[in-house]
Amino acid sequence: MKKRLTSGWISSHMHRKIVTLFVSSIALVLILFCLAPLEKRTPIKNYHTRDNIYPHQPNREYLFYPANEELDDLQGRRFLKVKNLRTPKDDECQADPDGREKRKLLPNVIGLGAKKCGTTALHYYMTAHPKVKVSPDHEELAFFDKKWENGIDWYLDRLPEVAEDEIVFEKTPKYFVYPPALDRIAETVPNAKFILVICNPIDRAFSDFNHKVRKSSGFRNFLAQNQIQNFDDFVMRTSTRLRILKEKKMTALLENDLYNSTTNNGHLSILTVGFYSYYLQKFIAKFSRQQFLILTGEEIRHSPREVMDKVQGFMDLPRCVTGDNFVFNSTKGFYCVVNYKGEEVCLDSSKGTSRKGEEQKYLIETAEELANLYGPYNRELSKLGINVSWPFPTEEP
Ligand SMILES: Nc1ncnc2c1ncn2[C@@H]1O[C@H](COP(=O)(O)OS(=O)(=O)O)[C@@H](OP(=O)(O)O)[C@H]1O
Repeated sequence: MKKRLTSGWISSHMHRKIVTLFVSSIALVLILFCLAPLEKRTPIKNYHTRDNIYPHQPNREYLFYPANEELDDLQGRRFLKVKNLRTPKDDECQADPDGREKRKLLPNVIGLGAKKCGTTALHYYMTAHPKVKVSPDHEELAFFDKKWENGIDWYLDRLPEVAEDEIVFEKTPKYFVYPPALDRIAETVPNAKFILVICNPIDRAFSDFNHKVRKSSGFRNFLAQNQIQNFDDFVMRTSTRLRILKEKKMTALLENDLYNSTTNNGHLSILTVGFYSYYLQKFIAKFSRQQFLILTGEEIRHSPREVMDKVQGFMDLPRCVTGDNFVFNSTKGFYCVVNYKGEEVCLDSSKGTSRKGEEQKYLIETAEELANLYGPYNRELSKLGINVSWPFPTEEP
């Protein structure tokens, strides 16, 4: 009897506990459900087409109506005619007046790359314009590549607040070559505009090689283990391997194996980033041609005024940055830029290392090998309507 009473008491006590637990969990779920809308969540799809319409929203009506063939010009040559540029009104080129309403916005202009082609110089030239705003310290935010999992609010937190006539610009050179970045950008900011800088792929590879030697102990170990002394050795070991790859294998390499730590192929990107037409074709297929401005590293280095005319025209901004903003620094061997606050900004000593001076820094055989590697990709570039001045064989082999 006692036993039965006890067990009866235990089970009714347990029963009450279970019911209480059940009811409180339901209540908790309901409370969380009611509170959920209070938490601020930024929608990730089609960001610029929802509440974030922007005066400089790309693809709005053009201020000047270019002829159709001009619209097709990926290199922005139409903006070299001053009549196609916007003359600034009154104080449009002054520093931003205080007290204006500002808000966070995802970039409406994205710098895609390519790495080591002068993307940082362009970034500084652009911020000489009072209407172009970037992340603090000009940081590459890498959101669409390695920081994607952090979420869109993480990205917004690191971007500047802007007034209604200002542009948000962010550049991360890996966006151009890291396969998932393209779909992520298309999903998030399908109406963004893109600025791509390409440069002689041989010089680019040389610059990238030296950069990796300076910055990466892993790369230095790789060179030591493989008894690779310099860029010439590196090219002779790797370029011929790449040149014999059939299309399927090359695609597997560019889409997966470069990023797969088990294949240990990461160093090949020193050469493959220069396959510009491969990457550009994928971007152009996802967006419209009018969303792109393609500049060359050579014009960034030698003709900054023309570059900024193209950039300001492309972004439909008043022409605040002119030739007067650029000062050639003969010690550095590069242009420095005077921004709208009157400060002269030169890039630090990590930039302007391999291209300083005109002397050849690698063997002629190395240049020939790389000309063969890049020849087919350069021919594709010209089929896309992009003219460059790099000396490459033009005939099919
Ligand atoms: N105005 C000015 N000042 C300094 N450097 C200039 C400038 N214009 C172009 N360059 C060239 O830019 C090269 C670096 O390219 P990136 O900025 O794209 O490199 S990075 O991808 O951000 O690391 C850098 O390459 P290296 O010469 O190999 O250092 C420069 O040659």
